[in-house]
Amino acid sequence: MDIQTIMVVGAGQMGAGIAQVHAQSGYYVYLHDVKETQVEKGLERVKKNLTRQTEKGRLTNEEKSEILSRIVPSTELENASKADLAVEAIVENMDVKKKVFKELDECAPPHAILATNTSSLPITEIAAETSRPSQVIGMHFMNPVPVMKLVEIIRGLETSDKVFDAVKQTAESLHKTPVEVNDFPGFVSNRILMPMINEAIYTVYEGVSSPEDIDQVMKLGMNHPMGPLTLADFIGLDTCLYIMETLHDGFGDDKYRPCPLLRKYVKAGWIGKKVGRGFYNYNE
Ligand SMILES: CC(=O)CC(=O)SCCNC(=O)CCNC(=O)[C@H](O)C(C)(C)COP(=O)(O)OP(=O)(O)OC[C@H]1O[C@@H](n2cnc3c(N)ncnc32)[C@H](O)[C@@H]1OP(=O)(O)O
Ligand SMILES: NC(=O)C1=CN([C@@H]2O[C@H](COP(=O)(O)OP(=O)(O)OC[C@H]3O[C@@H](n4cnc5c(N)ncnc54)[C@H](OP(=O)(O)O)[C@@H]3O)[C@@H](O)[C@H]2O)C=CC1
Repeated sequence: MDIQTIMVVGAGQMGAGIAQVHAQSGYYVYLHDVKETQVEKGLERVKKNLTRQTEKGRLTNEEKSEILSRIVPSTELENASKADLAVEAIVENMDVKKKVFKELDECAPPHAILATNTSSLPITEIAAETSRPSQVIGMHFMNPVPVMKLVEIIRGLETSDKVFDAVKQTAESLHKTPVEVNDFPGFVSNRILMPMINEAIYTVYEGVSSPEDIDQVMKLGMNHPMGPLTLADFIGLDTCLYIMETLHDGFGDDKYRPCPLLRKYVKAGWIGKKVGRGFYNYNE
């Protein structure tokens, strides 16, 4: 399958990164969000990342301009009519994702693949919203997308081999390493990572230690590049909570219950680095 043009739906931290790596590998990209301001913010994020690369001498200014010229801003989902592949990266909420997939199914050409960057939600359930479940697949990038090598690829019940191969090849063309995993809540990455983060939050909640010291333990003791609370802030505490809820509901096992402190922070709007406040204060 020949994939040349993609649409990234959702221009947040993941969407911007997904758009960047595709444009850097020669794809034409529509970067779509409901609000123009979000698209502009996403484009700014891409520009900032590329500028860092030009400053390090890894990219010429001409190459940077070429990459940016391949990203077209979009606030009309109808632009999906020009895409061979759509990668959805909006909020981690099943109802919102289902609505967008229904609309994408109506706008995208019959041959197009509809992929989701969901962290944890069932691909089969999202696929069932469309008239083309064999062309729906999970394409789970890691944050920060330009740096992290892994892409988890998750088939829904009906995903065809042809679609799987096309998405695998696309991931490889981005210099990423695809790993196929089955459609279970949280897949592999977040089934393992998120309970660890949730447990780190419990250790704050129960007064075992401070966020700074918990992060130090995991960085110096286990060689993690970021402590779990810094990582939670980086991912977004809203996303962490949605993932824990998906694990809890999906497995029906209380070992996945989200920590009350996580709920409290999300209710307070302390959703991490993206708003300047989470376990750490980024405005100080
Ligand atoms: C929730 C989910 O569904 C799944 C997930 O994504 S879970 C999250 C997975 N991600 C992680 O676990 C990240 C853990 N953290 C790390 O690996 C590292 O801290 C890090 C790569 C983010 C930063 O590394 P560092 O050594 O502390 O910082 P730094 O030296 O500034 O950066 C290293 C490189 O990353 C780049 N980088 C850092 N942050 C970046 C960002 N947000 N966007 C783009 N590039 C970034 C830097 O430019 C630098 O690039 P070069 O090596 O090419 O010069
Ligand atoms: N954060 C992470 O580390 C990772 C996240 N993911 C997954 O990627 C997805 C996005 O996460 P992330 O980028 O962090 O989230 P962000 O909150 O940074 O970005 C989501 C973007 O989608 C927009 N959006 C919301 N609803 C719609 C819609 N109906 N149509 C178009 N755009 C919409 C949001 O706009 P607005 O703000 O106005 O609502 C926002 O710009 C989630 O499914 C998440 O689980 C996967 C891997 C890692």
